[in-house]
Amino acid sequence: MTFVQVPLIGFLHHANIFSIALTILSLYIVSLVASRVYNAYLGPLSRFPGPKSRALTVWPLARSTWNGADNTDVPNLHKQYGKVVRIAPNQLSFLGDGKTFKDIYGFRHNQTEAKKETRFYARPANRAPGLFTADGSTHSRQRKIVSHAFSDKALKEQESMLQLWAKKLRSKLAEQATRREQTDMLKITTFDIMADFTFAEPLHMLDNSEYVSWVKTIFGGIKFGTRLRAIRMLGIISRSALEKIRSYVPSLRKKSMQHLKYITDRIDRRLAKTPDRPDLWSRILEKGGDPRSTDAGLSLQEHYSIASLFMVAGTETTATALSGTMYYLLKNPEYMIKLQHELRSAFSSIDDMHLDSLARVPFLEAVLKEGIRMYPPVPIGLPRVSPPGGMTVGEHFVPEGTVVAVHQLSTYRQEDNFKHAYEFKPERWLGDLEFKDDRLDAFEPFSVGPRNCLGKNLAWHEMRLLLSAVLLHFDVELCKESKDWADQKVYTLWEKPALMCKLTSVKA
Ligand code: HEM
Repeated sequence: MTFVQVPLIGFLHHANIFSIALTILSLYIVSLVASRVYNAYLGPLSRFPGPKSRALTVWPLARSTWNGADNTDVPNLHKQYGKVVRIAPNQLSFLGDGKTFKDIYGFRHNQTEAKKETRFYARPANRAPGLFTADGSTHSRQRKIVSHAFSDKALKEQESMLQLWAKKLRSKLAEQATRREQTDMLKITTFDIMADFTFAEPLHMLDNSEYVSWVKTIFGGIKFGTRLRAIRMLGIISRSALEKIRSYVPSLRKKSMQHLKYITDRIDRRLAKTPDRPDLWSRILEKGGDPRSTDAGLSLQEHYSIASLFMVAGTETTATALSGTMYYLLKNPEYMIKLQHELRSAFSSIDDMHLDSLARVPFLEAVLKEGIRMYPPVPIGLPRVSPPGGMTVGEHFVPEGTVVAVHQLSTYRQEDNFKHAYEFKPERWLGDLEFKDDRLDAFEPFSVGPRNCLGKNLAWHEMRLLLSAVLLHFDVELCKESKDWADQKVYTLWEKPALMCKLTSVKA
């Protein structure tokens, strides 16, 4: 009797637990599906257009992010659905015009600003927030101190240094031109310049004509970080759990430690010396005081985070703008000839190229703006979260907690904003009547408001000088392997291959 009863009771007991678990799971799934469906069809964002698949789940957005397809998928959605698209259950993408940029990113008088969507931004390796990831009063304090390094006066002090780098680039290119070698040197130069400005020591990438492994690691990390973000979007695993997993993978832990050490060693060396000429850090120290003292405006850890940020935000972006502009000039030789003619008539050597005189060459300015419009260094939308009480973006009310962004590439590839949006037409920036209806105020590649690009003016000086120095001294030819160079994927930034060119020296 007992022999038969025990397994039967055990079986019934297990069956009960099993069916209870199944019921709970089914209820959970039903309520999840119901809330998704409600949110997609009746929730506060249901009045915004977009594919229902995206309103129901975040999977399509995660897939597009994982595949590096943000530069094709989001512009296509805007083409189909218009100025605002619901790209995920809780996320809206806007096309920029002067107003939407300001509404999302600008200062909001007597109202709370839309905060950065923190899950989007990678935390610095040492965990101390540095401008990008700092919030509220920490960000204002840091920005007040660091912006001192980017004032007109501070940048003017760097003029001769920038010219030295332009000359170095020129002689390196001249060697390669003599040997008829292919080259991608523009990109490398921006890294050397930033390291020189930040640590008062270059990376010697131009000298050795190659990337140092540290730079390769940083940019390999951006694709990896973008894919981690795609995984996090799904909500299956938390950010801290993913970070924990990362810290257990020895090769990733090693890379992260190497990166931190690279920065900390250089900043420690920089703080221990007084360079013979002021660099960007001189101005930061002047305003923020010695980080080792108790009343310092910036702690030592914050110095490390900010230096690390400079080496990412201030290098690849400028290099991207220069490479893109060069590519579109090479694809549109009539504009290349015109720009070379203007530069060669206005300047006879790099010594003549001063920051203010270069800023007065309208065609140079137009070419660079058009290069950035066609190939914006930050092509995606930088996410913000609608504040308590919600916010108005353009003519739309956006409920609180919604993630909003202006998608840069979609904005610049819109016929409503820019006539012949897919064509390189610098004359649109020079008042040409054919482009009189262009929305030039929709062009904000450096963003706007309290978190806009701090290095904007430095970037402009660098871009004008380096492009002009190359075109003054060389004729440039696009190599066959780079003819479709702009067909690239986007992992937060463009995944750009080398832009291979051949050069011929034209001036002694
Ligand atoms: C063509 C070149 C560049 C472009 C298109 C560009 C674009 C941007 C954009 C769109 C942002 C806003 C990021 C956000 O809201 O999350 C930003 C922020 C920033 N950029 Fe740039 N940038 C460029 C060059 C530079 C350079 C040369 C530096 C020099 C170090 C720099 C330093 C920074 C810093 C420090 C921030 C953070 C500002 C803050 O949060 O207060 N950028 N940049």
